Amino acid sequence: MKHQSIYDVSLDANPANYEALTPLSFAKRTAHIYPEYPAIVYGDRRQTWGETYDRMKRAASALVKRGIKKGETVSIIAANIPEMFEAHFAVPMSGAVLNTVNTRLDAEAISFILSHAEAKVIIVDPEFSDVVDRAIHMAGLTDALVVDIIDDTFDGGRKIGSMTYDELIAEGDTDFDWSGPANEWDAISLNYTSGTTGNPKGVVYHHRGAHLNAMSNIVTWGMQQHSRYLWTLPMFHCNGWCFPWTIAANAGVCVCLRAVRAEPIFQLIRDQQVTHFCGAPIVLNMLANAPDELKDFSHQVKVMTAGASPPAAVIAKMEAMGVEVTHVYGLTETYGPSVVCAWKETWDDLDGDDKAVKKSRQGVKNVALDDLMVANPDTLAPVPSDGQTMGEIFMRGNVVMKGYLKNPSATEESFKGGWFASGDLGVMHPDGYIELKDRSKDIIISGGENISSIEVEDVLYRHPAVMEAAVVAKPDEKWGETPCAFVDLKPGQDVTDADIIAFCRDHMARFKAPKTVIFGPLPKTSTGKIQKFILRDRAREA
Ligand SMILES: Nc1ncnc2c1ncn2[C@@H]1O[C@H](COP(=O)(O)OP(=O)(O)OP(=O)(O)O)[C@@H](O)[C@H]1O
Repeated sequence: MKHQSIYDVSLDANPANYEALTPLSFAKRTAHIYPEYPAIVYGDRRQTWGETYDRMKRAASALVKRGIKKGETVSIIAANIPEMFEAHFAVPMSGAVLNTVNTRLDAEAISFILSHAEAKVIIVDPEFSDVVDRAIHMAGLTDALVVDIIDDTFDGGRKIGSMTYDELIAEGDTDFDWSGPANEWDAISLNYTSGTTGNPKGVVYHHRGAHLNAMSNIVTWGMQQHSRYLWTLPMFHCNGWCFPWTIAANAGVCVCLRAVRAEPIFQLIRDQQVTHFCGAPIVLNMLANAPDELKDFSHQVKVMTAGASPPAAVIAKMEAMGVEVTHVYGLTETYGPSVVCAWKETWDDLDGDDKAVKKSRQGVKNVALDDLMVANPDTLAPVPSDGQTMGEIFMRGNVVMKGYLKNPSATEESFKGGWFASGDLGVMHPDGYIELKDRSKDIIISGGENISSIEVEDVLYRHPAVMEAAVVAKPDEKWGETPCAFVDLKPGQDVTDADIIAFCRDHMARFKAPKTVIFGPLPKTSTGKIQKFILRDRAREA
């Protein structure tokens, strides 16, 4: 007979002690307690939490009235404007799944996403009206309800839908009694990967994971209540790393921003007393290299960075500017960052560069992730914690996606022996911190030795004339492969390939130094990542 614990008897979950986790409840709570507090700042527009929650409920109710059913997809293509934030609540409050579409894609890619996601409603920011109109026609989605956002601050665009977002809200009911998911495993959102390494895949998040990662962001960053968060990280990317829901839980302020440029960023940091923002290392690099007169603020600002390895030199420059960097790591498949370089006070006394080197390690699991390991991908045996032996990075826990939409083979392939396989290669340090060395496709094998492209890039970023750099493998008869560096110089700089190679040789093992250097701008993906597959082709031809 099955053993029954004394705790099993009559202690079942009931409505008094169990509620499916969802991040939607954060907006309800914050609006109830702080209705008069600011929720949104955008140009001259100001919205309190009371007004914002009212708009969310009305939009949700209007979607239901329009016949949207639980589990159907509502897509939105928008910059980081207030409606994009509201949609993160309004759409799942209606029971639908929110699909945020990358705004930098072309009509063909958007058409693929809208039809793969079977979008029933498409909400469009005027900046993207032309490309979305073409995509809708390509996809033949003539039955979808297309809703135009009106943004008076944006010059251009046109109406392509049958109603505006505000008209939709006007149809809705302010007393709409929305209910959370019956099951916390229900889908809340659908995010397509950017296809850096292949075709975009539709990553499905559940309410439970979104709730947990949103809360984890607060812990990871030690965010004080009512933080003032600047929207530099696209909300279309992994739902802005779950930050719309984090800001609601934090009763914070969304400082919205359409275009990510240094000037408005520094201006908003100063004028809106921004306390937190997120961005890929490429955004940090842009800010670090901006003219000094823009960097006119004196209060404490924190930035969270992920998406690619932040070169230690970029971290050091940001911190010298008075912006504290938190380095995190993750994938679309893990709700954005789920690993953090948790900081230790004992490292405070290191000098700036050594501190930055510590901070450029990816780190340890965040509070929402159950487990993290670096292991042999064939046997799943963890590698020794020696900071040397390379393995693949695996994660598991509640902040790993449900799977890829309508793609069972890719889903199965990514889940190995109870773990999610990241496709990233790294090492485990003796103190339990992981350090990413490369994507498995990017590692360079020269004369039988592994060379981490990230390590070489890190040295290149320390060269004072270098603005951006990327390193890929170049086929070589003698060595198999050699590192080939692509370098974009700062304006007005004049250095030769021999200078760059000599600099690298002085700062790292000689065999790791690039043998070839090619100057010029670097090709980037729609999420600002350097397209190494294009560089590999160029290296082969060079
Ligand atoms: N802190 C970090 N340091 C180094 N690399 C990082 C960091 N954070 C993220 N990455 C890289 O970004 C990848 C996740 O990116 P994302 O989920 O946005 O997909 P993608 O690369 O843009 O697209 P696709 O999965 O389609 O190739 C990780 O696997 C890792 O290679």
